[in-house]
Amino acid sequence: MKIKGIKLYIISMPLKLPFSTHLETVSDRESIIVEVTDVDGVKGYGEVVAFSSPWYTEETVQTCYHMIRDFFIPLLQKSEIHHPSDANALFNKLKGNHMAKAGLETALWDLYAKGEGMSLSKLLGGTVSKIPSGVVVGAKTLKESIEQIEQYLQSGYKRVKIKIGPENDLQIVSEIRKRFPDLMLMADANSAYTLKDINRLRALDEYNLLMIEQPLQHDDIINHAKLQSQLRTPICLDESIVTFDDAQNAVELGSCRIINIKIGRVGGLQTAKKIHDFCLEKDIPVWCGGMLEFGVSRAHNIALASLPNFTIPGDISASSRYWEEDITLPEVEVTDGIISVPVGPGIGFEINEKRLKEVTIKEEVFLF
Ligand SMILES: O=C(O)CCC(=O)c1ccccc1C(=O)O
Ligand SMILES: [Mg+2]
Repeated sequence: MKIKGIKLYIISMPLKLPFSTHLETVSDRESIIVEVTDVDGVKGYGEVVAFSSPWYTEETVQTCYHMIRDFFIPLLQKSEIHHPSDANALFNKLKGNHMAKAGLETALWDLYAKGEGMSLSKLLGGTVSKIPSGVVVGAKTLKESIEQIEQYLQSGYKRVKIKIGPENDLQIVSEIRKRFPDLMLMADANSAYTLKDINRLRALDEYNLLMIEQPLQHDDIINHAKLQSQLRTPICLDESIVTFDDAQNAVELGSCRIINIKIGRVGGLQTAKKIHDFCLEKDIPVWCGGMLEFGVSRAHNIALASLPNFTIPGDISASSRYWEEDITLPEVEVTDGIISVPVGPGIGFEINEKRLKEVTIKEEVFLF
């Protein structure tokens, strides 16, 4: 791959509605858009999904900017890569910093696919042309949650995820179940519980949840296995699965029956695909998680979610779920709860240059 230059854009946009978990409320979203240009003038795009502060993982927009600018771009400048899968080994000479690595690595995948005149979905081995879409409710009160669920169901979303914690779990889950008895419903705890809460969590077994996501500590695998053995509801791990080895260990120990794959959390598409392939072999369904992201990351998620073991609707909602106007053309659209996988080259979405310019607060160019 003959890279001519890389441009980084830090962008900032308000969310339509604030998004709350028990850890943090996000109202404004900053991200880094990575644009890699090759000697033929082809441009590949990636997005860094870290938040402004380290509440979900330890990375931030600023740590990612530093890592990409001062380490990963210089590594790429010094090395020759022939395929985007070489980037993973190259970047892994340096520890951690998965979201920074993924921002750059995903741009290389887009660039390579475009160079081959192939969709990213096809390049990754995607097998479906339509994917069912789920939505996450991040409202602060039960009343708002119910109103939002009603709206989302009307617009066709196939699956709803709510955020829970020990202070409100049984109340919200039972109320929502009463109103929506057949809803494909799941709950994400973002580590709000400990093993001491086992009875509370067992009580949730009554509500036919599709899964409980990340009930225990963000880096735990052992206690989740103890908990899963006591629960009928499948546990899904999100924060705990940061590497391929984590996925292998969790499956081997029985710490979960489902895995949420986020490209940024695991350090890029290469590892995301490797975890997918392993889970397919082990009969562990996977789905694609979300990071309140812009269209570029949504597009990468769509390509990934077209792989065969993404059998559960993920957190890939429409651009309009979060943004007045997204940075891609077209925006990501959900029709009757379904997203069409683009067939055009690469991610299959163009950049809305005017919108990108409007929301850019800093940009920097690196020539090769
Ligand atoms: O709609 C989305 O983008 C996903 C929302 C979501 O649940 C989430 C958002 C930010 C950080 C972590 C999570 C999560 O899956 O835990
Ligand atoms: Mg989660």
